[in-house]
Amino acid sequence: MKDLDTNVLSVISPRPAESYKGNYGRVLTIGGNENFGGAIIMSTSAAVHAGAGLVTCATAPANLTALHSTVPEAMFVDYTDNEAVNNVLKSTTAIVLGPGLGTDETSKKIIANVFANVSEEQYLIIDGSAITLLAQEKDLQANLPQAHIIFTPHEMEWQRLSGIKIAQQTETANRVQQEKLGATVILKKHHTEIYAPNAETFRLPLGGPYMSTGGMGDTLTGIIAAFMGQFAKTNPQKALQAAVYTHSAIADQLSENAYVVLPTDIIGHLQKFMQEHSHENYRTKIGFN
Ligand SMILES: NC(=O)C1=CN([C@@H]2O[C@H](COP(=O)(O)OP(=O)(O)OC[C@H]3O[C@@H](n4cnc5c(N)ncnc54)[C@H](OP(=O)(O)O)[C@@H]3O)[C@@H](O)[C@H]2O)[C@@H](O)CC1
Ligand SMILES: Nc1ncnc2c1ncn2[C@@H]1O[C@H](COP(=O)(O)OP(=O)(O)O)[C@@H](O)[C@H]1O
Ligand SMILES: [Mg+2]
Repeated sequence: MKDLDTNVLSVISPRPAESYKGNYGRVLTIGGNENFGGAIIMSTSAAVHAGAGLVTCATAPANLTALHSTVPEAMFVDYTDNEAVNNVLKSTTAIVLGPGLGTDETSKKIIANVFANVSEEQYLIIDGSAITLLAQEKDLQANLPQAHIIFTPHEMEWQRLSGIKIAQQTETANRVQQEKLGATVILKKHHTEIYAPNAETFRLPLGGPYMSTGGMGDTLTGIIAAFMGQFAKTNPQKALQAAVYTHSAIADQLSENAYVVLPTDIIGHLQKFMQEHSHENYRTKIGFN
């Protein structure tokens, strides 16, 4: 297992002047039932603040006002309206499926619709309730779609999906189950681990208990989607690693002056962090550092 280092942030590059929102990724976030609206709003807001060009949130209509008052940059569709969801899905670069989605029949139908309509070149980030539901629904799990799938389980979600008890989640055991899934697995924990197909395992040497607040993983999903939408064209592995690294690097910085770092604090610092790194990367590129 190899530690990620700050070099992964080199994917955060200055933007070409001749460009528009369509060049920076279209993200669709799907989740947030009547009780867990905050989860999908944090994911959506993180995607917007991490630079995704166009973001749409498919959620329960009850969350519309909260969504728009938190992040008016995002568009809305009713997550039970398959036709509306599929219309957005068609032109989407990265999809987040699951934060706050819940595990009832409605959630199951939403997942089945996404699986039937996602395409091979799209990134599909599966998180939270969608992981728990997949673990229960073997038929859905056995029919994972052709897409770049990235699972983002915490240890209990990984136990449900992989069958490996938390105490037995070793690199070797995790790798076997990740290969069976044929997808990337980001196992979130203290020192998160990244299992990607045909790649060595990476470990995140950052982050700490000041991150242990509900919504922290939901926020990570939006950052991943935005990074895949912007930086994956040249190096998808590195874009993903950079998203995971950025999330905890901001938390570490903020923890110098805060007992707990909230998910929304991280969202609020994404723009500054990314600008600093894009400047630094530009200076390195022109030989100024
Ligand atoms: N503001 C919102 O709308 C929010 C909405 N959210 C949404 O809620 C949905 C459910 O997600 P969830 O993670 O809250 O619950 P679940 O999947 O049942 O897992 C908890 C169980 O696993 C256990 N456990 C063991 N190890 C663990 C570990 N390392 N990390 C975490 N848990 C661990 C744990 O053990 P215990 O705490 O009981 O000791 C407990 O038994 C999901 O869609 C999510 O997006 C949340 O993001 C919060 C903010
Ligand atoms: N003690 C810790 N050390 C490092 N990272 C942590 C710690 N506690 C939580 N985190 C991070 O916070 C996030 C929690 O994700 P998750 O449990 O899915 O949260 P939620 O579903 O509430 O949004 C993960 O990225 C995890 O790595
Ligand atoms: Mg979670």
